[in-house]
Amino acid sequence: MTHKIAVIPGDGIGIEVINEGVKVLNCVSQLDPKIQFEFTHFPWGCEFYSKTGKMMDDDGIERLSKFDGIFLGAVGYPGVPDHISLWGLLLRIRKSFDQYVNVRPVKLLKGAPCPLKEKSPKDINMIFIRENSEGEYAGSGSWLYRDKPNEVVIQDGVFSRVGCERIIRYAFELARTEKKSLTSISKGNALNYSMVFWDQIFQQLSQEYPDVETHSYLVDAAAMLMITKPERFEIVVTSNLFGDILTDLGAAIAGGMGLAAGANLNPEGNFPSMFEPIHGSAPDIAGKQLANPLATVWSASQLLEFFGYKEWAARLIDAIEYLLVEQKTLTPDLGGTAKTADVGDAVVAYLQKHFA
Ligand SMILES: NC(=O)C1=CN([C@@H]2O[C@H](COP(=O)(O)OP(=O)(O)OC[C@H]3O[C@@H](n4cnc5c(N)ncnc54)[C@H](O)[C@@H]3O)[C@@H](O)[C@H]2O)C=CC1
Ligand SMILES: CC(=O)C(=O)O
Ligand SMILES: [K+]
Ligand SMILES: [Mn+2]
Repeated sequence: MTHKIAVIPGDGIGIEVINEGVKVLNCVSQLDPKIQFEFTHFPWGCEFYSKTGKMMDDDGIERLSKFDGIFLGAVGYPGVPDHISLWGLLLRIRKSFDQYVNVRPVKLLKGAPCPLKEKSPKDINMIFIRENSEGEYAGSGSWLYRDKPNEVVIQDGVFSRVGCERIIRYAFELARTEKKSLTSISKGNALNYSMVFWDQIFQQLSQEYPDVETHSYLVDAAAMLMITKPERFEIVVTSNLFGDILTDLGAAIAGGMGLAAGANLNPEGNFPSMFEPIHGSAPDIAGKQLANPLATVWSASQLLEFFGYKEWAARLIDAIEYLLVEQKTLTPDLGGTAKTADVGDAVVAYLQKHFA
């Protein structure tokens, strides 16, 4: 089957890591002729903005809507304000295509560095289900009396019943399928509207899933527990902002930003879903082949899983783990000296050796 994939490398290291992700997906389709990809590249991002004043073409969303999936690197670069670049491309895609589920594995693979002494891969194995369409990133608010002494800004947290129910239900279904516990992370003590509402919906839905063991933590305590007792977390469901912060924390305990992947899903398939590493464009290391492409390879694995190729999805994770254990072809963030492209080549070599 042929899958039409829109490729948006974006900015900075996004360009370098996406090259490797496409390389790996091409290798999969060479090894398995049943899986074919038709890639179309889009040059959108901050450089495009500096030439055109736009982060993407005016008809960009309409053009993307014709694809089966989107593979994205990273967005943002010094010179363009971050809120312009993020809202003009990444958040615009997430919202236009109602990609309301953000699946972010926090899983320590064998051989990956972990700053928590005494913790091992069996202790750090979670899947974050982050709400990805509303909450604090809904884009609702106002800016009053600009530049006056009485200036006021308001950034709303938007929590709809439909929005909370669908993400929490998605997490319950996953926990049931995987036979794992489900933890909700919120802040009902201080956020006396939004998070009380969230907790209430979590409680209500839990009645429909008596087979799923549930826990509920306040976000501040959860941040601490992720460090001291990460083994408490299996499937986790949380809001947009909390999920953004906690998954960078998760990356830090599971091998670093170079290994953290995320899928932005529209589960109903009404619109294309988008796969990306969770890191940004890393201007501090961009253009030097220093970036670790393994997070992007992991998101390629999520793409394969989403299209139903579970076996290949697992093989890509095996390849990542093999490189981590072997410790020969790794980028500097993981203590190695390999270039970005060397790591992509090593993943391809592993797949060719084992699955040709
Ligand atoms: N989804 C996206 O496209 C995101 C975009 N951004 C944007 O990216 C730009 C930079 O943001 P930062 O806060 O610096 O976050 P960042 O994730 O780009 O970088 C944070 C740190 O992690 C390192 N790092 C990140 N990815 C790496 C990789 N694959 N290999 C090795 N090291 C890696 C960087 O060198 C840097 O020291 C900003 O413009 C920001 O708005 C930030 C987060 C997400
Ligand atoms: C925008 C951002 O940092 C994220 O979605 O992870
Ligand atoms: K990204
Ligand atoms: Mn983030």
